[in-house]
Amino acid sequence: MAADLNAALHFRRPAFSLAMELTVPAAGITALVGPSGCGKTTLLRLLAGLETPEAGFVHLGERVWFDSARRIDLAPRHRRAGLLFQDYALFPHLSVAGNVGYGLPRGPDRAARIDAWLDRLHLCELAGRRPAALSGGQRQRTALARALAADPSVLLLDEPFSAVDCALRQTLRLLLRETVADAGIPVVLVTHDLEDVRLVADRVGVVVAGGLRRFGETAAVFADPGDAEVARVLGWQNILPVGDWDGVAVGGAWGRLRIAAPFVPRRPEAVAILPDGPRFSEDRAADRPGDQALPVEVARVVELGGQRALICRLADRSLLRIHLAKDAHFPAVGTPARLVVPGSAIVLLPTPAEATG
Ligand SMILES: Nc1ncnc2c1ncn2[C@@H]1O[C@H](COP(=O)(O)OP(=O)(O)OP(=O)(O)O)[C@@H](O)[C@H]1O
Repeated sequence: MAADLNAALHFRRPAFSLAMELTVPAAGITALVGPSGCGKTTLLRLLAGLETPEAGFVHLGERVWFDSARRIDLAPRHRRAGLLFQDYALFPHLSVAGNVGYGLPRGPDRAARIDAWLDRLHLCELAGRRPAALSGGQRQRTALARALAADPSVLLLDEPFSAVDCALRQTLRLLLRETVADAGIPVVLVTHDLEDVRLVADRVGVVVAGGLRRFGETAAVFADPGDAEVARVLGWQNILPVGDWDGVAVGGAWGRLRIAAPFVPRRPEAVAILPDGPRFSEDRAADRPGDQALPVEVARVVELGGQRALICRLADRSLLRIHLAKDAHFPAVGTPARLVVPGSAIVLLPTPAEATG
């Protein structure tokens, strides 16, 4: 039966500590993102049993892999986590088929199982080659086939697509989705690429400084990051620091915006302007209720197929990116302009303590 992975981990190194609780469902793909050094790889190593936490537990369904209180600590080989790290760690002296079959027990169906995985990951023609004679993408597929052939209890993927070009990345994402969709095991994908997350992951966790700051269904987390740091990790743009705040408006050297909510009881850490809502208009009479105006200067216009991106300079010279439809009015580069921001495009980002509370 499909078993979820549940963990509570406390781990300390001299210059780094990790404390988090995490549930990885046995369905779909769970992505983990976060700034470099925040502890993503360490988390995978703790789950696999390659590092030992000071306290906490790791359960796969009913099975206890680690429990500090009960002094249980299963060795990595008994956890049977399928690991795929950036360097793939293929055995250089073994062929592709030898690598794929490495973890399989001897038996009558061994060769058939290897063939099935070679076929599934389009590796049949490369079966006899050594890793040194493979491209990055072929190595990646070999490593994925090896991890899956061993019938892992969970799959832990650390930047598996980092060594391949854009086109191949796209193919591998689809392949990963297809391959693990019906595996029915918890799958964790650590990545720096937000496209990986959007296209592949059912849910995403955002790790900041050794803690799980945000976790949820992918689209929901992207739409509501909760705080400025998570918003930045998730690629949000136009995040402006809040210097002044009086409960009804936020401001800084960049300008000032009234808040649509009647009263905000605590100073937000930052305010984000969503790029798709604002428009340019000098006609104050055309403003709608909730509209706010910011003085800007257009710094650059970038054509984006069906849309246009305008990079605007605010009063403090910081930059704001706005997306406009092709037929929308926009001022010439270098001219001062009035940017109308609807209330719906203004998102307050609270401080992390409030965001997680
Ligand atoms: N073997 C080690 N000994 C001591 N400190 C380490 C070791 N490995 C990692 N660290 C430190 O632990 C912290 C977390 O590292 P980790 O590799 O888990 O981060 P990460 O989020 O995976 O980073 P990246 O995205 O850059 O791969 C970092 O501060 C790192 O410098």
